[in-house]
Amino acid sequence: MGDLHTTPSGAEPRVLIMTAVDAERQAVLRGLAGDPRFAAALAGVGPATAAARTMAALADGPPCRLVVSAGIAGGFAGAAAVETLVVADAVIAADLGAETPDGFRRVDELGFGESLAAVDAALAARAARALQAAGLPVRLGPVLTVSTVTGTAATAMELAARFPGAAAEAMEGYGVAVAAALRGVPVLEIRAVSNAVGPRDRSAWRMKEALAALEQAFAVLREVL
Ligand SMILES: O=C(O)c1cccc(C(=O)CC[C@H]2O[C@@H](n3cnc4c(=O)[nH]cnc43)[C@H](O)[C@@H]2O)c1
Repeated sequence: MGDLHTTPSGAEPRVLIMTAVDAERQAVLRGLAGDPRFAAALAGVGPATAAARTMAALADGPPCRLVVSAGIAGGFAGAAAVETLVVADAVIAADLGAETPDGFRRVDELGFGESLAAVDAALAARAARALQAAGLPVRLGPVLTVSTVTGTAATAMELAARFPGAAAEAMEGYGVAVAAALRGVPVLEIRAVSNAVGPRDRSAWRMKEALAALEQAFAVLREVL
């Protein structure tokens, strides 16, 4: 996996940052300004490829002390507006489960898995405080992992009701977190909101602004993580 890592390895275990696509990785690397304590690798889009690539990076690369799932995300109305940074205090596989006549049931309710992936809660809170102290808009809250980007108000409302307090949705966090947990490495998820969760409206996306927010976030976080 050496070609995925763009910062040289040091003697100390590094922080590995997994982004779905290269535009996100480049934003993170700009923020990190060449700091050799960090590496950034591509996870691909979606939880399955994110889990597989995180596992490969952890197995084949130098030792890591922390894995961060990072990138852009959709923000839930009233919780995280566009350009807000969201630090996950929980990572939830929001569409992993079953439809039943009584509605959606999470995989843990069904008794054959875990919907919730643990994050390093103390470090997440510290990261959110540091971003806030730097004057950046930040929210500490649950980040949902979905395999399908929400595209209607009805689905957005259903998810918000199913997971009260959800701040954002993205597509990789749960996969990254499962792989990190299997290797015994703590995990964080940090997102910059590029769009609202809800009706599909590509003209409303603020990709450039979200990537700039991601860069600013990692310029702060390199002193914290
Ligand atoms: O075509 C669409 O309507 C559409 C709407 C929002 C995002 C996409 C993407 O293909 C981006 C997926 C990519 O970015 C993360 N992301 C960003 N916004 C969201 C979102 O609202 N819901 C889920 N994921 C989002 C995600 O982690 C992927 O890496 C297309």
